[in-house]
Amino acid sequence: MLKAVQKNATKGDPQSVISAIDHYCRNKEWAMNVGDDKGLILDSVLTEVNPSAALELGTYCGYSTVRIARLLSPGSKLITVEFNPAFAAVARQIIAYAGLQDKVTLVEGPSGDLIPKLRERFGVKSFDFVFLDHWKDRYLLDTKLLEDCGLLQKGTVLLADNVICPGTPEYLKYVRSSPRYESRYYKSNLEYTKLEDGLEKSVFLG
Ligand SMILES: Cc1cc(C(=O)N2CCN(C)CC2)sc1-c1cc(O)c2nc[nH]c(=O)c2c1
Ligand SMILES: [Mg+2]
Repeated sequence: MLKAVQKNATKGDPQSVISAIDHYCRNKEWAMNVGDDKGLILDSVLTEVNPSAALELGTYCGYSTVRIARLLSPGSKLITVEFNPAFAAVARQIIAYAGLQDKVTLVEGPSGDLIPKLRERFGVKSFDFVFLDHWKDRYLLDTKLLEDCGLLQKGTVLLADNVICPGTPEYLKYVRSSPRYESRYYKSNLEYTKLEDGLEKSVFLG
């Protein structure tokens, strides 16, 4: 994937990086990027929220990191958390190739350990936007952790990938039944396939 970006994308042009990855994953080798279909929903929710402090759980190779960072207003920041060092190494290069390294802080390690440290380490008060795309069994745990750490504020938008495939039933049940969230499902398809998947947008009500 990184070679495809270096070969086919233009340095400093995030859209060309996104297109190069989508073309590669559609035609050469499937990979678990949010992809171009769900990516358009991510773009529209992001543009609507226009966050000054955004958090991504699950960087993988940086595709959605680039999608998010390219739409941030000047001065806004994205913190992205990745557990796997090999993924993080590729992501750093892809984010840099897109020219977005000044807007993005990539933190390596388990989300459960890092979330309680985000405030003291990066001076973040709370997040306006959180993209959950790491591991289905961590969505609910990490959402509750974000609540308990006071990192969500009234109006914070959580956007969760893969709520159908691979599926996050516990998380869905929680955000759809809790009085503290206003939740909505955006039907789409699993990246680069015809299988159903979708994004769940949940607004924290405080
Ligand atoms: C690894 C994987 C395999 C999937 C699948 O159903 N497949 C059938 C169809 N073929 C083509 C691909 C493979 S879906 C999926 C996946 C997709 C994401 O967006 C993920 N995002 C974050 N974290 C994940 O663990 C994550 C896993
Ligand atoms: Mg995903």
